[in-house]
Amino acid sequence: MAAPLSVTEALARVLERAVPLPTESVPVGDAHGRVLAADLAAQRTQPPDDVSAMDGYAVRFADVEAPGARLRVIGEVPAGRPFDGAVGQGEAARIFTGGVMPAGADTVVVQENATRDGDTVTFSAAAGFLGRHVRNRGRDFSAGTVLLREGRRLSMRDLALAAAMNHPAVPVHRRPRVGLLATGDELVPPGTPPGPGQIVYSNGFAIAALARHEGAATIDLGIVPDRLDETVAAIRRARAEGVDVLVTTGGASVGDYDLVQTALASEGMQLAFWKIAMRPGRPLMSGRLGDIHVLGLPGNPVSSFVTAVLFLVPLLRRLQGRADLAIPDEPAVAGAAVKANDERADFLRATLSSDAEGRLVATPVTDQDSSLLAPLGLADGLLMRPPHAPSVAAGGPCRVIRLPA
Ligand SMILES: Nc1nc2c(c(=O)[nH]1)N[C@H]1C(S)=C(S)[C@@H](COP(=O)(O)OP(=O)(O)OC[C@H]3O[C@@H](n4cnc5c(N)ncnc54)[C@H](O)[C@@H]3O)O[C@H]1N2
Ligand code: MOO
Repeated sequence: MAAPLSVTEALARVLERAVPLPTESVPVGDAHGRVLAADLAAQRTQPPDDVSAMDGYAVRFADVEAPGARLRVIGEVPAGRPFDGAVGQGEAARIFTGGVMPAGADTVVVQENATRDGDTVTFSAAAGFLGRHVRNRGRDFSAGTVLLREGRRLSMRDLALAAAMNHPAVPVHRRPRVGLLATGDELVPPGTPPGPGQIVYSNGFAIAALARHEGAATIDLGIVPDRLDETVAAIRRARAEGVDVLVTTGGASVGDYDLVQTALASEGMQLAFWKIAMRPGRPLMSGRLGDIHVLGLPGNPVSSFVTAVLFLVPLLRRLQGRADLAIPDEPAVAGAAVKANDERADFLRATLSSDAEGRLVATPVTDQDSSLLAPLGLADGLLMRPPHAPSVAAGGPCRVIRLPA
């Protein structure tokens, strides 16, 4: 039997045929977290003119170099209402923050340093320097400059910037539609009293939240019992819903009631792989059902979440045109000794803290069983253990992935 795929090879297979989804135009106010499908250039220059940064008086610097200057006020310049005239020698214009600097004026004196008496103003202090309190045209950005690049996931601040560049809508990749299908006779939804041997359905809540956090829309395909006909019917529902990604949980292993792969194969899925050299998550399955990317996650709650972090997240990012596919790993020190690893890459649930030197410390939780949600809840990260990694003493180097909150 061929050796199971490594995590890296498996991820490459999952991503193999994934291409960014088509582009749509979305109002800028709705585009938070969406991924740009084209470079975005400024449609205008900001600020469009030299403007005042303060409430005060627009003056000629030469007139106010010394304290005590007395000038004649010839007009008023609120923001949005430029002044037609020009400020000559010995003259000032009353100006407000954002007001366009009138011709002739080159400096602003703040009103706190001014005493107004009818048409004259006297300044108690010198202006400081030429151009004081003036924001020059184009100081923020100039028309034509690309400020947001294709592939960028738009932050809140990016929305303000895109709007300032005068884009009422932005081109983004369509959100992936992720169908979530849980399998298992033993599962009942939260709030239902479980019958004998039954447990409460849980892992899909974390996976759905993770998918939405990554920009996907989720479709709940429900919980199906371990029966071929019902599993097939749910797969058909997924197709009818037009999902881009079908995520199944449970029924992925080798037991008599693990029917997910059989049901998918009967519907025409082309299997890419099943089983990888990883812990937790060995029975991970990947394939294609027509255009649908299928990820069969193991049922154990920790296994399903960890495989979703490592495989679903990059797939969703690729479908949205992102360049940064994987959640990056970073250096840390082990908070406790870690034993040598076997042939499966291990992802230990770990709490993260920092030591006196400011180093990130990853301390594995005591019980690493893949069914345990309580320790998963305590963990902030995954301490990565490559296949055959040697033991690490407490304080020794390791690498971690931060889990999304
Ligand atoms: N003989 C073998 N048995 C098992 C193997 C193996 O290689 N040989 N692999 C083990 C590993 S590793 C894993 S992981 C599990 C994965 O099995 P399945 O994907 O078939 O998952 P199930 O059997 O359906 O469920 C496992 C466990 O998780 C609970 N579960 C399932 N779905 C949910 C859910 N949505 N919410 C909460 N809990 C869920 C389920 O009740 C089971 O307890 O197989 C091992 N066995
Ligand atoms: O691979 Mo299983 O996920 O170890 O429990």
